[in-house]
Amino acid sequence: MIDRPPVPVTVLTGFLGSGKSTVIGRLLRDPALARTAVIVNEYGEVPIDHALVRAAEENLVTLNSGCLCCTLRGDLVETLGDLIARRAKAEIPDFNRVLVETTGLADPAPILHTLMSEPLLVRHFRLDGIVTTIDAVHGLSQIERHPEAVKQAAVADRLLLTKGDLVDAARLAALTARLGDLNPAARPIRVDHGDVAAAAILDAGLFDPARKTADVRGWLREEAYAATSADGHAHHHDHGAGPAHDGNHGDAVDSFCLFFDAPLEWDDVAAWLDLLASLRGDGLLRMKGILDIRGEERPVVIHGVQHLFHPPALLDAWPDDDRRSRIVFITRDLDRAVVTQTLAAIRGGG
Ligand SMILES: Nc1nc2c(ncn2[C@@H]2O[C@H](COP(=O)(O)OP(=O)(O)OP(=O)(O)O)[C@@H](O)[C@H]2O)c(=O)[nH]1
Repeated sequence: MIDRPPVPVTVLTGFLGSGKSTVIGRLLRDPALARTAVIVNEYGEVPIDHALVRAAEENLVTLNSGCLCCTLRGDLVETLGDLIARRAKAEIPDFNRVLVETTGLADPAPILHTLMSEPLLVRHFRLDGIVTTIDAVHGLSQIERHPEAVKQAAVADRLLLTKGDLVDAARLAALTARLGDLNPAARPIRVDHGDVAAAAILDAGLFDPARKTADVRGWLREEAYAATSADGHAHHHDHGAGPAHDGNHGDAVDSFCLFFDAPLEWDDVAAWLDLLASLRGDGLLRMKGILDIRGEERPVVIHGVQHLFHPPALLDAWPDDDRRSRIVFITRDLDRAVVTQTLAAIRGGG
């Protein structure tokens, strides 16, 4: 069998009732998703919409055994493996994309881990992006009360603000500001009644298949984060360094970008990430970076979710003249000082 390029997987998450199915129903009518396999996770009594089933035809897979995050990681591996096998035997229509809808209560991290680490999945699939629906009516209170809602928002590449038709502008602005604290780089997109263009949420990952290049700027969006120079040099990005960027969000979610002017030693970076992941992995909600590694002409890309890091990848070229290493972090109960001091200790041989 000739190996085909890995199939991009979009994970759609969002709190209970925040509009995931409505978004999927709309997306499946978009020609850009004509060859998409959809995996929905039926939790409890939530029925699958008939229009949805018709649109997705045989490529709709329903996982019945409960919450995708806690019970179905094995099933997800099996289901995706099965899709590949059935595609190879032409038992199902060919597909070039997968959309996985999680349950509203799911912590997305275990699903992302499964996608990033299961050998079978890594061979055939690549995580394209994480899209999170946020309910304009209940979003703020869900974020206050439910750690899962915070995580869903924090790990997202794209945030979809649903039900904006039901709230006034002030409330929408308050929610948007809150989301900006939790996840500065994700672009909140207002989506009423599921009305979102596929292009707005697909290809949210680093690699842009259309241009066959890496869209580092669109992926990292470092300018959205509070800048911290990890080399001890000042960086004068004006982020209005108010409380929103100081890590005092009440929920201890912080986001920041570390810059390194000088090339880094790969062994230091590897030891640092290893240590952070093993000691403080719970607090590393999301991390992405582009690194200038000593002895390596090309940039090295890293990214991780909690305890797990994607294997580092080499890009063909730097996106521009800026050769500084840049790493963005979204953390919870993990102070940026701890992150930088851990590296300093490793670099100092401590
Ligand atoms: N007014 C309004 N209602 C919406 C919007 N989006 C979704 N809804 C309604 O909100 C309810 C929940 O939407 P779903 O799409 O089922 O939400 P879900 O996230 O899939 O729900 P669970 O699977 O139960 O977590 C439905 O009654 C939708 O019709 C919107 O933008 N505006």
